[in-house]
Amino acid sequence: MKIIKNVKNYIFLYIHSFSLFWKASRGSSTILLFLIPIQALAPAALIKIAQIMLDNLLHGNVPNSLLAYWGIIFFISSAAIPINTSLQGILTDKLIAFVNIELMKKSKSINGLTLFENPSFYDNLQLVSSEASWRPVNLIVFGISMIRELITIISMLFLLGRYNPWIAIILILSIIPQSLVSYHIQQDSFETMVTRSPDARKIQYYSQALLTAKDAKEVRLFGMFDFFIKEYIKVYKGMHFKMKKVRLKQMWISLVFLGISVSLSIASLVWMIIVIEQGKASTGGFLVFVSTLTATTDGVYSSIENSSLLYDTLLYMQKYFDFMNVKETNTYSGELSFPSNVKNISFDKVSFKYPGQKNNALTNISFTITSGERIAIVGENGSGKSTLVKLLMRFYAPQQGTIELNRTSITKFNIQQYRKKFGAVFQDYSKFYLPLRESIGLGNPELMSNKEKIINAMKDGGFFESFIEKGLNLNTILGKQFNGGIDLSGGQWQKVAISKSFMANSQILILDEPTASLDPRSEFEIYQSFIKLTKNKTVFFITHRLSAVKLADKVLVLKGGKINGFAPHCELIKKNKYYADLYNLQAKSFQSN
Ligand SMILES: Nc1ncnc2c1ncn2[C@@H]1O[C@H](COP(=O)(O)OP(=O)(O)OP(=O)(O)O)[C@@H](O)[C@H]1O
Repeated sequence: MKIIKNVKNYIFLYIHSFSLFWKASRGSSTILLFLIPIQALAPAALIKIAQIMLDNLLHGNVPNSLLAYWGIIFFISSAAIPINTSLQGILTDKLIAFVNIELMKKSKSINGLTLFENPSFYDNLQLVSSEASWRPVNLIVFGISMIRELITIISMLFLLGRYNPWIAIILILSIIPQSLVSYHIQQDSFETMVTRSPDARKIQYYSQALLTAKDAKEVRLFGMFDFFIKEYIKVYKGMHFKMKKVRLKQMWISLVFLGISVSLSIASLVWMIIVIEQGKASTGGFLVFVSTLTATTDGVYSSIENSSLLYDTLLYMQKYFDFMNVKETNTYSGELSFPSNVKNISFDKVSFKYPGQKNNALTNISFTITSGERIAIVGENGSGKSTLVKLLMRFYAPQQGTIELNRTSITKFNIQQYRKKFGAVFQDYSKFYLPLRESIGLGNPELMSNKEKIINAMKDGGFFESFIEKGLNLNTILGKQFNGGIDLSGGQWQKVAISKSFMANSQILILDEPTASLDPRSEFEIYQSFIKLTKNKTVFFITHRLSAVKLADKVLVLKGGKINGFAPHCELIKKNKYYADLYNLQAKSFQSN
């Protein structure tokens, strides 16, 4: 039963995967499909014509028509080889691009971050994306050659069967156990590879730590080389041991089956010699028999090998299809259009726990703000500040309570429209290694070609001065990753991220420690910009610099994931001891500096 299920699954995956060829390139797929039977049937046709020619030769002349048939078939089947190779190459390129684009589109459809924090989903995603650049090659090469070989084998068995059907039947039967064993081993090796996926990521991380510019300073300063190399070898040995076992098993089993089928071939050859000695078959018949026997056994072997290698690829495709079918459990997107006026935003008894965590990151959070208010969120490390804004941006959904905008749950709004209304600078902002125009323009892709808008965003985000001083232009590539790129200081990168957030005409701005890497003058200037640019906008800014809280209309104080206070700064400083202590501690450290 399990075998039938596996075979059904194999065929289903095979057909499903083939549909991707069609989607990737209809032209190449059609020609390849047309070439398959030509190439597959040519060997049997050539052998059969050669037999007739030999029999004719022994009894007189070979008719010209036979020579012509042989020549034409030989020419077509030979010409099919380079055509096939080129088309397979073209189709491979298209399929790789198709698979990668589909993966990127799928990623676009995942709105939240919860799935990315599920270890098995993340491991699968890493496997699918890291192998997407070469797996489709195997799908094409093994997938196509397997069909071709199957047709060739059937045509050969048909020729063999005319001499002795039993030889054909025994040959077919000998394929079955070996195929099953091969598939089983291939599945084993794929599963070993999948289960070693976390290890594979680990060793990749170890080697990258020593090879990338990012960690180069610390690695050298603290002499981390021996540690990482030792860890690499330890994990690698564990992985290698499991894979080696699977590969050796595969080799021994193949050798045993090879022995059986070679013995079978020798036995059938002896039988044919006896038949000829008894005068029951012609010399031409002997040629056909020997050629078909070797072609069939060769075909059987390579088709078992190709189909089991294809199986490996189909198991990968299964992971690919699984990823493509993944659905988020939270319904992130509603139907409502975003309101033209944001009147208020409120959290009502919101509690949230990160996936797989024991404790709440936020508990029973309730507050309301009105449009145009500037809210500073303060609190010690780990108090839940970033989590609160991540919930507001709908990267996660709270397990309890609701977040509302204009008294409507934010889950009811269309997520794309909703997110467009937010501008944000994250604590761990992304550095995009792109030309400056794109790096900033990505804040509002529709305005990417608007030079004036980009220059203004740079002025507002405090990057314009560095832009002039460093002699940059809008086409300068940021980062050293690509040829001709230039690197920026931490503060300059942050200013690029801030400039990007000023590109969008967002109604709500979220700034998660926007000035952490900035010098005091830049910080002052950027806050000035915020005040100017965020008039009538609702702003949430997380800050550890309590001097900045004076810019806020209200301060939300978080402590251990709960609200400790929510009021204007001057009120809190008088009434909230925890806040006053935090503020005075920092004020003192400023004075002592
Ligand atoms: N992705 C995550 N998965 C699991 N736990 C997380 C995740 N992100 C944050 N946490 C935990 O949630 C709690 C709140 O984290 P959060 O980042 O919101 O704090 P924060 O106040 O912004 O801290 P900081 O001032 O250090 O930036 C912390 O205990 C943190 O360890």
